[in-house]
Amino acid sequence: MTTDFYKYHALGNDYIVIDPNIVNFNLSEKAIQLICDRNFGIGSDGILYGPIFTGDKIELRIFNPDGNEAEKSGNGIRIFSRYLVDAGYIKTKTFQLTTLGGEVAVEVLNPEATLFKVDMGTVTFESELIPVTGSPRQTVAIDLPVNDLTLKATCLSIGNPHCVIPGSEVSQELAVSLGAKIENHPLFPKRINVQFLQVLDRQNIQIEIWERGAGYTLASGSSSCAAASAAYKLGLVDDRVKVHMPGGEIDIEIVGDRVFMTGGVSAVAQGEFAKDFLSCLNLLID
Ligand SMILES: N[C@@H](CCC[C@H](N)C(=O)O)C(=O)O
Repeated sequence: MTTDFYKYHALGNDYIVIDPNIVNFNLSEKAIQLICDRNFGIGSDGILYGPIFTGDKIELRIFNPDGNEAEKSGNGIRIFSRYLVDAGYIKTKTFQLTTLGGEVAVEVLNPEATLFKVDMGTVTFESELIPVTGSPRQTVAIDLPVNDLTLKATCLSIGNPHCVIPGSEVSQELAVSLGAKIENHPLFPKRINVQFLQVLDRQNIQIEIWERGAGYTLASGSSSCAAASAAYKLGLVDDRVKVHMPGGEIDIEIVGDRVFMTGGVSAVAQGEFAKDFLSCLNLLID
């Protein structure tokens, strides 16, 4: 049996790894949608395409299940790091990866390679860099009109864009009812990932997530970084925060404007595309 794909999850946020050094696959938007489809495909919250070796860099491309490319993914980076170790590409404890959203530094924390710490890079609250439309400003506690509500949102980029909405309680229902409206709000020309945030105490927060291009997910690494950074900026938490999500927990450490994320990864399966599926995929490749 040949292996065409690998599947992993990080706290229930699942990704398929496709390695261009094994299968030379043209990932059209429609092919990505089909692979990620939970009924007609394998099913996942996204595709990690790599490693792509350019000079001494290891590049990772990240695709959302709607077929669009994302700049960064925290869970995706940890999962891809685990794949690099599993596949024998990486034998060191530390290494760098290049994403569209910038360089990240990874540390493998245990011999089984199930726990990773990632320097996710720097956070910015500047509207032009996220991007958020309107006059250049810091997007901290800005008004966000949605339906007949005016929410208070703190928006930021950690390579990919996020909108954090603090509240006294969070729930899946809240994320599902408002997520798509906020993701596609006219304030956000590149759309946005959305986190509903409840501060539990100065070291613990709970979030519910609506991901750009993916919808409701059980966990998200970059969302954890974003929610912790927003809560820190608003003075609601300390610089070390445990982020609780329906799928599990991620630890965040804020050092100046840099954010460090620690969390686990689990392997699920590896497999071969069936002939029927491959012919469907081939029809979708331009
Ligand atoms: N699940 C991810 C985020 C994936 C990308 C995101 N949907 C986007 O479009 O920016 C994570 O763990 O960070």
